[in-house]
Amino acid sequence: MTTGIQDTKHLLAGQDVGDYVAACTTPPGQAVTGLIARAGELGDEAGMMATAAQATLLTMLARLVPARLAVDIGTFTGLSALALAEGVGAGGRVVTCDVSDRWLPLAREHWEKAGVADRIDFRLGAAGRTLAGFEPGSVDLVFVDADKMSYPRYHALAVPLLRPGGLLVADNVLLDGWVVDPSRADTPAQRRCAETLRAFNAALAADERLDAVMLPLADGLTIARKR
Ligand SMILES: C[S@@+](CC[C@H](N)C(=O)[O-])C[C@H]1O[C@@H](n2cnc3c(N)ncnc32)[C@H](O)[C@@H]1O
Repeated sequence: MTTGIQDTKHLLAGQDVGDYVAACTTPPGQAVTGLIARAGELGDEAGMMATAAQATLLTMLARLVPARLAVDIGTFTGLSALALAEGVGAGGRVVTCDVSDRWLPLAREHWEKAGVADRIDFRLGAAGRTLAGFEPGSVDLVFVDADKMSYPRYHALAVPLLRPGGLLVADNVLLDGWVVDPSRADTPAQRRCAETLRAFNAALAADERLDAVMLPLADGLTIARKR
């Protein structure tokens, strides 16, 4: 959404700035850095993982809300679930879901090492089914980091579940910058993803139930607070 107010600050992009941002962010604890190192050995697939700075931010957001129940959409190797579990603290709960349990043993190993495995409830299956299992207003934080084409659906399903003051946090909202001009995407599938995320970003910014801020952190992260 454009407000007509010009933003006069420049966005500094590039790997050197990204590295500097990471260097000036409190590193996550040993459990998270250990998982990042192990999952980093997976090769190309490791690129799906959240970054260390995002993990620090997720833990901080869960503490600030404060969240007792967080829902993590897209488990992969369990990094976001681990960061959220550290944030919800003892007695808190993270429900995390994925259509694959291929990386679950790796995730569990690190959840256990961190002493938070008993706070994390993994559900195998599509996120829509997991989201449908919560009462309206019962969830403190939803982190969306799964199939990009479903982001509009996750928006529709997640907002009613959040209590006032709860957060909807969405990753990859810049999609390599292609959201600015989806026609620049390399493939038709990526173009459709970029168009979908562009529509999702606009819908979040225009959603009167939310206050949303998009941060150019990693591949773009939006934090939206329910009014
Ligand atoms: C980007 S990765 C998640 C990264 C993870 N949040 C982290 O912090 O490292 C996306 C994950 O979403 C999962 N996924 C894809 N479609 C899904 C769906 N419909 N429901 C739930 N998970 C899905 C994929 O299997 C993949 O593991």
